[in-house]
Amino acid sequence: MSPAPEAVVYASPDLLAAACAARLVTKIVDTQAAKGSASVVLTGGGTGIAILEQLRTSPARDAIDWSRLDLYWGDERFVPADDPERNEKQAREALLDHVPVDPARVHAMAASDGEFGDDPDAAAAAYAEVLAANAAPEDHGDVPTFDVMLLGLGGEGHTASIFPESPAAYENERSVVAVRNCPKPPPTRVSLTFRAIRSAAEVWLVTTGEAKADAVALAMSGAGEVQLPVAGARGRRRTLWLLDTTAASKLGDVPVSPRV
Ligand SMILES: O=C(O)[C@H](O)[C@@H](O)[C@H](O)[C@H](O)COP(=O)(O)O
Repeated sequence: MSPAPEAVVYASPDLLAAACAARLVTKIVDTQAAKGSASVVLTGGGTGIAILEQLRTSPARDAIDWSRLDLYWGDERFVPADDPERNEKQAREALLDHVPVDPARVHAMAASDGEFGDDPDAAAAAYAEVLAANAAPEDHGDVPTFDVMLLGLGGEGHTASIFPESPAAYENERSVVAVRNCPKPPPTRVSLTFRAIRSAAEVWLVTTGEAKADAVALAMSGAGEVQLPVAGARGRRRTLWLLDTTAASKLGDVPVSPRV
């Protein structure tokens, strides 16, 4: 059983993004020092991209050996590669095109105009094969033990592209699935499943805004993962909620950083 979730609350969305970028630098540098490389799963959404933008402008970014970093996505909108809605495109504009990553270690999910055409099931199956190909014997399975997985959440409790009561919320076998008719546009996506999410050593749930406060409070109070998928996003060693004061406003007495 993974340890109980922790929460750190920041005084504003901008401070959360900057502090999370700093936290990510330290985590990656320490992991690379310990085992030679690191792996991070990126998330779409405004908070996830804001963190990447802060990382781009941080002088500390040069402490990372970008050539020894594997990057994955927790989900992707199944649209053409140059569609502004693509999580990969947004991540490249925010950070990846500005740092010397190894292209072979940037593992993007297929676009709808890519090698699998408009078949999201084929795209999902192919990404599952990418995960399996990058899993090491010590991972004990077909998904790497990601060092850090960033995940956002929606006001109704979705995370990645696992939405409440959706087929993906009931998926126990596959590591990656196609998702259709999403309440959050675009409607067709590719997403890691709970099994893949829970292979991460650390899951960092990053969110801001009053609209997320109920989902945060419900998830922290033991809601079920089918009704509230973000409740199922747990790391093997750590589950860390990184929130601004509004998203944490229904959590009761949680210290705010800095103490305001
Ligand atoms: O591709 C996506 O849409 C995301 O992966 C999704 O899970 C997102 O992280 C949340 O919807 C939060 O998005 P915001 O941070 O913009 O509220």
